[in-house]
Amino acid sequence: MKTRPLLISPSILAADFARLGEEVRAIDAAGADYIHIDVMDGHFVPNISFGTPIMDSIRSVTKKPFDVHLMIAPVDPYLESFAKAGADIITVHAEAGPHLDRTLQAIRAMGKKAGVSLNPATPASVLKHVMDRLDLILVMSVNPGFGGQSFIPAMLEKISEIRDMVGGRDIDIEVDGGVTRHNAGDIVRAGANVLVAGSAIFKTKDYAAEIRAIRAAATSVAV
Ligand SMILES: O=C(CO)[C@H](O)[C@H](O)COP(=O)(O)O
Ligand SMILES: [Fe+2]
Repeated sequence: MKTRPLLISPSILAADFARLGEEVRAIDAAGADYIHIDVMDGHFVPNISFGTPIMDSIRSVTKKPFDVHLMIAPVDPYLESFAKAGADIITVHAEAGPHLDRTLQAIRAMGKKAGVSLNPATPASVLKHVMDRLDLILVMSVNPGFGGQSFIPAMLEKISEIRDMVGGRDIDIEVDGGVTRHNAGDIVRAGANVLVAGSAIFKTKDYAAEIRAIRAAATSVAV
C-alpha cells in the first residue's frame, strides 16, 4: 500500500486567544501542515469554543489548509457558513445529523474535503457504507469537548481496524486528542497519517521544535 504523507495539524484550541493571529502565524512558520479548528456548541459537547467570525479573521494570516472539526449538532444548517469562512476540510461527527451520507455529499458539493469523526465509543462500522464519500476519518482519542486530556489507548486498535477498512482508498486517517511525541509512533504504526496536537504544541515555548519532535517520532516507525 502507498505510504501517505504524515501531516501535523496543530489545534488552535490550545492557543492564546488574546494573540490568536500571532499564534496562527507562529504555527504556520513552525511547520504545521494544517490548522486544526475545533468548533464546539455547548450542546453536542459540553463546552463552547468559537465559530465562523474567528475563522474569518484568521483566514488572512495563513495559506495553510483549515482542518475544521465541527463538534456541533445539528450540523447541516451551518456547513455553508463554515465553507465560506475558509474551511478546506470539514469534519462532522457521525451523530451530528440524521443523514450522514447527505451531509457528506453536501460538503463535497461545496468543493470541500469531507471528514467524519468518531467519538471513542462510536464503532468503526458506521463508516462502512459512506466510505466512498470520505476524504478523511477523524478518530477521537479523547471524549470531545476539551483539550489537554489523556490519549485513550484502546483507540489504537480502532485506528488499525479503520486502516483495514480504508484499504487502498484515498482517505486520510486523523487522530485527535492527547497526541504527543511519546505516542505519535504508536498512532502512526496503527495506521494514522494526520496527527492533531493542541496542548503538546502550544504549551511549549518552541513550537517548531515540538512539531519536529512529533514528526520525527511518527516517521521513525515502519508503516
Ligand atoms: O477536538 C478536540 C477536543 O474535542 C481537540 O482537537 C483535541 O482535544 C486537541 O487537544 P489536545 O491535543 O490538547 O488533546
Ligand atoms: Fe479537534
